[in-house]
Amino acid sequence: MTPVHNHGHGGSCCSGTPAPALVQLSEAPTAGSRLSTFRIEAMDCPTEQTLIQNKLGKLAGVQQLEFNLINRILGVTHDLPSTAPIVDAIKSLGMQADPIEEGVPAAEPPAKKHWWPLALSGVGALGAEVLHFTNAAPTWVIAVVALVSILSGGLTTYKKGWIALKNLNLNINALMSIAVTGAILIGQWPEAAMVMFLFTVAELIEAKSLDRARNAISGLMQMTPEQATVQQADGSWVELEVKGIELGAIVRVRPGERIGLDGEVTAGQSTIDQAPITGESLPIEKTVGDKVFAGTINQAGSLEYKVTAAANNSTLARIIHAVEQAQGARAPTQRFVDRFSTIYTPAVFLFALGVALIPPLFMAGVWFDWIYRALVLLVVACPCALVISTPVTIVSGLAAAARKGILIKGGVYLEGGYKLDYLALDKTGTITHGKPVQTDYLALFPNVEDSAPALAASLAGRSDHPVSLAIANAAVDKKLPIHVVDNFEALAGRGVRGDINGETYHLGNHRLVEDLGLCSPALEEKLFALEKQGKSVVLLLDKSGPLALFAVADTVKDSSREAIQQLHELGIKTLMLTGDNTHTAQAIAAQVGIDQAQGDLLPTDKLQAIETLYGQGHRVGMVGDGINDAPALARAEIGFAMAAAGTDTAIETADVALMDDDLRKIPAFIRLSRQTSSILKQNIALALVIKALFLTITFLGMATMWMAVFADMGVALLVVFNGLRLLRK
Ligand SMILES: Nc1ncnc2c1ncn2[C@@H]1O[C@H](COP(=O)(O)OP(=O)(O)OP(=O)(O)O)[C@@H](O)[C@H]1O
Ligand SMILES: [Cu+]
Repeated sequence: MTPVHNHGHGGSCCSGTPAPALVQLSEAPTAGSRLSTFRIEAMDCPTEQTLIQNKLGKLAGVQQLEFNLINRILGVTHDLPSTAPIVDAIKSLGMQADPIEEGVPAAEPPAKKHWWPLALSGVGALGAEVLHFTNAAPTWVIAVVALVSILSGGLTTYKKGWIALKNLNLNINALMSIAVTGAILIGQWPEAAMVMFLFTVAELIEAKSLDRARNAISGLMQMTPEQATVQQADGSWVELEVKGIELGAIVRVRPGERIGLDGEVTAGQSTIDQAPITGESLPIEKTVGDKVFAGTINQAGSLEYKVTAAANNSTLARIIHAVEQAQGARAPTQRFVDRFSTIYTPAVFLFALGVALIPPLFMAGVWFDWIYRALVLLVVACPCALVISTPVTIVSGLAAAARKGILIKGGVYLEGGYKLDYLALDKTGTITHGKPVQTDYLALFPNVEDSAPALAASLAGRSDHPVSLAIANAAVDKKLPIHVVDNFEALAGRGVRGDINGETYHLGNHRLVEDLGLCSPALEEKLFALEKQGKSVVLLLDKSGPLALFAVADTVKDSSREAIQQLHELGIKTLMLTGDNTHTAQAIAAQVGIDQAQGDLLPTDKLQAIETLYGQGHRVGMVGDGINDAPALARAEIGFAMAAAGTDTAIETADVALMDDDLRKIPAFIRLSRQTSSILKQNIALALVIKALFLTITFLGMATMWMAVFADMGVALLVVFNGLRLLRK
């Protein structure tokens, strides 16, 4: 799916709730089912979702609906021979459904609406109001002026309201239409016009604000250049459209140019500002073999790189896609609000009906007064502010995070992050750089002194575990010979095994030596001494026992220390979980100030550690990078993946993906989550309090209809702007 650019539109009051909720209808999908997707420009609001859901739900052969209101896309799972009945059904609701075919770019959005009907509506409403106050014209003139105003500004509202009513649906358009019509019927012409005009204006401002939140994400995509310079078969360089460039092509980047595609540097050297991906604008050195990302900015040097991903599959494209998906998922508060408003709106409607009928009928009330109050109630009844406040806040928060290089995979995590009180961290690559170097070598017998390093390096060379890499690299530096290894095997959490010249060797940690039953107190003494210095120790063994000992040391990232401190300031406890030995774990934990450390953990032990914390009533997040963390990451309430930009799976699988390896992004996430949740609460409280206040005033007969519209629109705009504040964080 390509990102969709949204343009101004006259959405309804409640436009923009991102709600892709998957709706399972009574029929279950069968083997012959297929999925058809449609773009429906007019569908951007839960109001329309309800309409469509009710209509298509009655259509035989339709099994499942998937709504993505943010992008105005509807997915229908069905077994109909053609999509015509679906298109027709949607048409009967006054909306147009355009089938989307894979790979075909979205149709141009409809031309912008003219502004003059709205202006005319405003002038008319004001004119009617003035004429009425000054008694300058007879009633019929005022009526005509008001009518012109209502028709030029509110025809769309009337149309939508009528369709909703026909489908027995009480949405804001229906409420507004009833209120305005009611006002006309009791002769309140100027007010009817003013109400319709103010409502239309409020809608417009709202729609524009929502577009801003939506576009914050798709705007990222515009950071990739349209063209790139590609090498041809004859060695010449040609400017080509980025979209058509194939995998493996060689692209040249000039100083100061933006990178067009993801790739791997094949020549040259430069520094790159990766802020569009990682949110970190400190330039990163790039040279042959390093990865470059579409959308990032090359600085002084020149580079050539080999394309590793098509334009629509670049890291940036996948980030944007992930954020759009996240915007589509309903956050918990939103579900609450949706449920609330399905009860609230009809309840207020019934209440209004009661207010209009009961006092005049049974308590000698004046018909005019009470109908008027009932109409004002209808205006107040609009749950828009409430419905709109949540999505706009979440969408803004997700966008703000993405710009910081924090990819949040759903509003749930953004909303829930503030609840975390414990963070479990993996050691290698998360707290440390994950690039250990060999620091010590000790032969346990004089006769293996010379042969052991080459044997160890031969085994290590077959593994990409950081500890193995360190040993292999040390051998490369010393130009040691490498042996052929047969029957190589990696032993998770322990080390590796393989045959060299017919002899079986093991290279691994203390646990491995224990498992093989080859340990001794004398050996442990040597091990512990090194481990207490924060080094990881592995041993080379043949079948008779340990031959030599290698220690490697990893360095702690400066940013980790700061991140831990920030987490503690936020009141979050930290716990290090590592497969490495306990002594090393504790030494490293002490260096960065982590509260607790547990070592010698297998992947299942890490999972168990998370369970234990849950058992104590904690809300636990986990951050890791390796596969050995996968079960624990999945079990944690929020699983954070590090350095996601370079790894393909992390973006897809983690709950929250940090685009680089800077742990400080986690406290940043927590802070953003806290702000989001407090804005959500502010907005709901604001909306409810003002509504309650207004209901009271109205009931007491002190409110006029356009005060009601002002209040309603005021709250709606207030909550929208409050939500948009997150974009600036
Ligand atoms: N392929 C390997 N080569 C060498 N040593 C290994 C290998 N696999 C595991 N080990 C040893 O086992 C220990 C635990 O490994 P494991 O992969 O479970 O955790 P880790 O990656 O070191 O630490 P963390 O859990 O913090 O990521 C390592 O510290 C290392 O001593
Ligand atoms: Cu031992």
